[in-house]
Amino acid sequence: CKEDFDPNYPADNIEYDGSRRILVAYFSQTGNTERLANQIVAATGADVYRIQPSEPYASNPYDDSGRIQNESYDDLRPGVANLPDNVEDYDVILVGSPIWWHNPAMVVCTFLESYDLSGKIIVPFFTYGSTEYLQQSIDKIHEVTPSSVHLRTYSGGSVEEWLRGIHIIQ
Ligand SMILES: Cc1cc2nc3c(=O)[nH]c(=O)nc-3n(C[C@H](O)[C@H](O)[C@H](O)COP(=O)(O)O)c2cc1C
Repeated sequence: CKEDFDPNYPADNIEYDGSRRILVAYFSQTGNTERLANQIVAATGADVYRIQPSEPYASNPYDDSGRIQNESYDDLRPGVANLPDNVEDYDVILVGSPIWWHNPAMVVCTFLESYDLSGKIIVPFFTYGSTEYLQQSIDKIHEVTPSSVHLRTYSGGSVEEWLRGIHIIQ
């Protein structure tokens, strides 16, 4: 409906289409992003894929803070251990990440840049300590998927209401 219209995301006005194939692709180190991803899977019935870095992070990622800061600040692309070969079969990819040193985990960018996602609907979602770098993190996902259609990110509250608002579910 019109009240949902956000001028920053005109594509929010895409029609609902029940035939779209949906993938939830996420990276999570300490479980927060995974919990949000699972809520999105429950609401959409999407397939789910967890991005695994080739070189795992410390189970307490604060012990890897130097590496993570370097990857973010130097815009590096850490390897993905488990790149699926069917990502381009999906019409919608909801892509989740923690905010790590002011950006998405860079391994998420590696994942996205491994495919031709032109024309795909890409919906970023994040978990974070503060919203200060949320817009920058959204912008980073848009930057690495320049030919995709981008819908509004999750910003708290009901996951189902958000997904209805961007017409991914009815
Ligand atoms: C090394 C490191 C850097 C972080 N940097 C940020 C940041 O820049 N901004 C922020 O809001 N939260 C930051 N956080 C907090 C995480 O985004 C937050 O804990 C997130 O929910 C973790 O997701 P996960 O449990 O899925 O791994 C950082 C956490 C770690 C470990």
